[in-house]
Amino acid sequence: MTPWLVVGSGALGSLMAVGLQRTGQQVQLKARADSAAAPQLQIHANQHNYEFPVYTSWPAQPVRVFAAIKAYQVAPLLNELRARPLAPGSELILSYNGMLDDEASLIPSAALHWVTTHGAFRQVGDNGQELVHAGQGESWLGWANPAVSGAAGLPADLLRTLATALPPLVAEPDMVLRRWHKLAVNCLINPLTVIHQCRNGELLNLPLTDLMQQLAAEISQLAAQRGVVLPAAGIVAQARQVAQKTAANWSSMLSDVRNQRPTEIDYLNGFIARGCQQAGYAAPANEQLWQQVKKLTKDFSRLR
Ligand SMILES: NC(=O)C1=CN([C@@H]2O[C@H](COP(=O)(O)OP(=O)(O)OC[C@H]3O[C@@H](n4cnc5c(N)ncnc54)[C@H](OP(=O)(O)O)[C@@H]3O)[C@@H](O)[C@H]2O)C=CC1
Ligand SMILES: CC(C)(CO)C(=O)C(=O)O
Repeated sequence: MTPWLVVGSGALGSLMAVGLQRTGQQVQLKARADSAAAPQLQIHANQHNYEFPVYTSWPAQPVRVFAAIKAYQVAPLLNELRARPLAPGSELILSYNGMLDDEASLIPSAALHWVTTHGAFRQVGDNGQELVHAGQGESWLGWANPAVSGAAGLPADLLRTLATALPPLVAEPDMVLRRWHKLAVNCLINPLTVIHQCRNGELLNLPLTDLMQQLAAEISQLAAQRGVVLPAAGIVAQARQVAQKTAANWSSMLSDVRNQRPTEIDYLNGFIARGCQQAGYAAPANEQLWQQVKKLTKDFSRLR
């Protein structure tokens, strides 16, 4: 059995690590090389303690790497892996909100993306690090590279293992489209919850229809320019549906702001605004939200 190596001990990484260990997989955690990480980490979840060995270096043997990290942590991780490639036969699964400008050159062609609507967060409790699985959702797994998308089947054992650890999981033949949908929803919800300091559901009671339509039109235009069909009306409808389904949630961006952590705004509305500008047209609504959130968070340094 190929062991799993979960990068970090963040919310989604811990959720997957616990699910994998609970279902009989061998799971290790990967801390940063320069960190003073203890050799073991205990995660408390669902009234159980789960214990994981922690490594600061990459193994020489094949591993299944699961990296659910912030968008601004993707390039540093991939640079680390370029300097110290994984052993042949390894797999790399990436999961992050938003998109990077240079994904085509940055993401290894054999990497997979995992997209999820599960919600999780970490807190320090009486039992040390506690994981809270705050919202049951579903997930999709697919090839990151659009040239591979749909063409090659996903490794059946990988799908089965992830689906058992954290169900339900769908094999996604068009991960590019799936990620554009998620990007669009996050662009319409996350910055607005920061600006209005509200839960996702409260957005539905604010007079935001015109703004959401304009944001969606700009996203739709850039998607079309990149060969992705994403009608603006569908984006607004989907964002409203997600806001309704997650009405009681604080968005990840608002949580980041409240914890004085950097946000992923550069990879959401910032990605849209820059992309539109490069394509020769303006995206004033996305540009405005990008700058507004950046201004609010300008003192929060990126830890990495
Ligand atoms: N949490 C949720 O419910 C959801 C999150 N998402 C998205 O998924 C992504 C991950 O979210 P989440 O799990 O909440 O994020 P977290 O910040 O909780 O987890 C990321 C973890 O990865 C660690 N890390 C990053 N880079 C490295 C590295 N090179 N080596 C070792 N450890 C590393 C971080 O360490 P450190 O803390 O030291 O930086 C942190 O522990 C984000 O893009 C988020 O927007 C999407 C849907 C739901
Ligand atoms: C879907 C949504 C908006 C749920 O809170 C989310 O993905 C986030 O907060 O980042």
